[in-house]
Amino acid sequence: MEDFIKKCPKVELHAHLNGSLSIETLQKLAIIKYGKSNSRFKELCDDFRNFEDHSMSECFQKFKFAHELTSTLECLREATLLAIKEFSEDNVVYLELRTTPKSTEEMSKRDYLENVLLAIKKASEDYPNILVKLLPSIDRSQGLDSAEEMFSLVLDFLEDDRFKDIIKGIDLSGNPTVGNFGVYKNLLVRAREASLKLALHCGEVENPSEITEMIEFGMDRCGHGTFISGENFELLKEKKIPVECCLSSNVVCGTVKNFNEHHFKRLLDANHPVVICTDDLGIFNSNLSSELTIAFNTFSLTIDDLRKVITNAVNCSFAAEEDKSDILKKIEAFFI
Ligand SMILES: CNc1ncnc2c1ncn2[C@@H]1O[C@H](COP(=O)(O)O)[C@@H](O)[C@H]1O
Ligand SMILES: [Zn+2]
Repeated sequence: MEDFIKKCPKVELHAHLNGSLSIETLQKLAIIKYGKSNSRFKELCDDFRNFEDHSMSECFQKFKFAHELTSTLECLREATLLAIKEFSEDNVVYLELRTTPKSTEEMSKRDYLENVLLAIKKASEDYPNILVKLLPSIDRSQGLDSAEEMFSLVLDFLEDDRFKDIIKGIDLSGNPTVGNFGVYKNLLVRAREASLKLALHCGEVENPSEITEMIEFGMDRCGHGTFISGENFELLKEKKIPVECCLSSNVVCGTVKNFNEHHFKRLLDANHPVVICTDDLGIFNSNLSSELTIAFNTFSLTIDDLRKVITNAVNCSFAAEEDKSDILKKIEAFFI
């Protein structure tokens, strides 16, 4: 089955750029940045792979490693290209990447966003089998000023003919135990008015009042949705908000005890639009094929279920209608 899933054309809707850098990619970046790799790098890799207390904070510590290696423009462009290459090698035919623009000694946030967009354009030539879109992220732990700065860059790039078709929406992410949603509402309203879609991390940790506030506000897709229950779950269903489930991410971060208890099955059984995503394949040492294989095996899915989950992903993607129908054709042809 693993082989069948690997060959299947797939759609990835929830992938953070810096979390999607495999160990091999990080190693290549380390060589570009520091010259030859050394034994310290191996230690860092071992550290990176080991999870001791399965907590959200441990997971967030690990991003620092990737961020250090994407702090130059050359490394950032290369990281973006390599991430896309690896998704393409896994037969992902449509990818929505998300990332929070950062400023470093070598670049401004504008440089960051522009260079990620340039790398996505380059990837369309180097890896023509995968169509890539970008959802710039608000990091909820960084506060409103930082989000406003990012949003004004996004508005500028939406006016730029080179990039306007690449940016499809806004992601709200970042450590869910820090910051609060309400602060970003007004900005998100303006994003909607600019025709951007909203993919919001919601209910990754237990916070019922924030979950209610977010679902009432509305979103085009919900990231994780782990702790959405009771009336909030009913409201989610009523509003038919698709949920992006990230199995390994939730189990490794300790928000779901084990794969068997993952809410993915509850959503699938409720016939709710649900998709499987990787979140941070570098951090969780997985890829989309392995996440789908975990879902298939854990929940004894049928081929029809698999087809449904992958088709759901196309339908709730932020792709243009004609791109959606091209992708659906590829998937249909595979399942015949
Ligand atoms: C594990 N669950 C998660 N929950 C919330 N936010 C997450 C996340 N995983 C990743 N991110 C967000 O994505 C950033 C890394 O990619 P970029 O530097 O933006 O490319 C993290 O710093 C965090 O803000
Ligand atoms: Zn995420």
